[in-house]
Amino acid sequence: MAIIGCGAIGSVLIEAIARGVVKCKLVALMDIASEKCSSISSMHSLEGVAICSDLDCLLKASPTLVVEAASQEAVKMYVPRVLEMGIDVVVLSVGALLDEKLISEIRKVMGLSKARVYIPSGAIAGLDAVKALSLTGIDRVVLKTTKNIRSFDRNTLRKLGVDVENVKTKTLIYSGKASEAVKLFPANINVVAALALASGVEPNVEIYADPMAMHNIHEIIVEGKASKIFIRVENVPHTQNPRTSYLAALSAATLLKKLCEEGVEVGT
Ligand SMILES: NC(=O)C1=CN([C@@H]2O[C@H](COP(=O)(O)OP(=O)(O)OC[C@H]3O[C@@H](n4cnc5c(N)ncnc54)[C@H](OP(=O)(O)O)[C@@H]3O)[C@@H](O)[C@H]2O)C=CC1
Ligand SMILES: O=C([O-])CC(=O)C(=O)O
Repeated sequence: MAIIGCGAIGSVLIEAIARGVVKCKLVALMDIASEKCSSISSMHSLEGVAICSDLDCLLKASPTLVVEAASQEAVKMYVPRVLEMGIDVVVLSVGALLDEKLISEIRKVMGLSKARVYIPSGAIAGLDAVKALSLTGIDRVVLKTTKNIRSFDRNTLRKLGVDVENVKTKTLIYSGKASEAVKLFPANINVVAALALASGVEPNVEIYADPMAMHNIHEIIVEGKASKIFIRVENVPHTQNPRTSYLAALSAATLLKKLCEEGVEVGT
């Protein structure tokens, strides 16, 4: 397998593979700044792993699975081409898949190459139940996300009219539809795209900035014919990138275990 993005999530995956916690064979690492990959690679004494700054280099290493842990831009730039080669992809920057043009291109390519896209639950829980509920129809999906104000891009906050210096308590900074939210906050709210794809319904999103918040909190309400589901996760932020929850990296590592290892599968 190969990983695009040697940041917070990529580092956790590389360490899990290096320690044998995840038994995937790593053949290539890629990042805009490839030195990030080489330093993690030497930290874990990885041998025979190609260090790349472009997709041609990564593909030359012949991975059978590619993990995108970089950005929504990276999904647009690389994922269709990787799938076209018949290589399966794990996507973390799921927000990109709410773009109608991109998702139809990806579906078309997948139809031809038979390669698959895998989306981990990431920083949320309960997608198994949401998927099950979607079989009988879901009426409403809501996601309320709270993060420390430092986790949000200051320019975006200013554009939304948030008086950044004077936010002293938990404040609603955005309310709207998932497809707009993932564009405005590409590094904060990918989870809503996973929720949208699992439910088949476009969620309503509320985003709160809280200067006192110590956790990344996601509260989800899903109302369907068979159940009303309430989910709340309070995630410890990743030390390397506090916008990202540590759980998101653990979820990706768990998906890799399922894809690379044999065993009993629990959960749907
Ligand atoms: N699905 C989910 O539940 C979650 C998804 N995410 C998303 O997962 C992705 C990875 O998260 P995280 O590891 O925290 O992010 P980081 O910013 O810590 O790491 C991403 C790395 O990928 C690099 N990168 C970005 N774009 C490209 C590109 N086009 N080509 C090559 N390298 C690129 C970045 O470089 P540079 O720093 O120079 O931009 C950075 O080194 C993000 O999009 C994040 O929003 C995060 C948390 C939860
Ligand atoms: O990690 C999180 O809590 C959520 C996140 O950044 C995302 O979905 O992009």
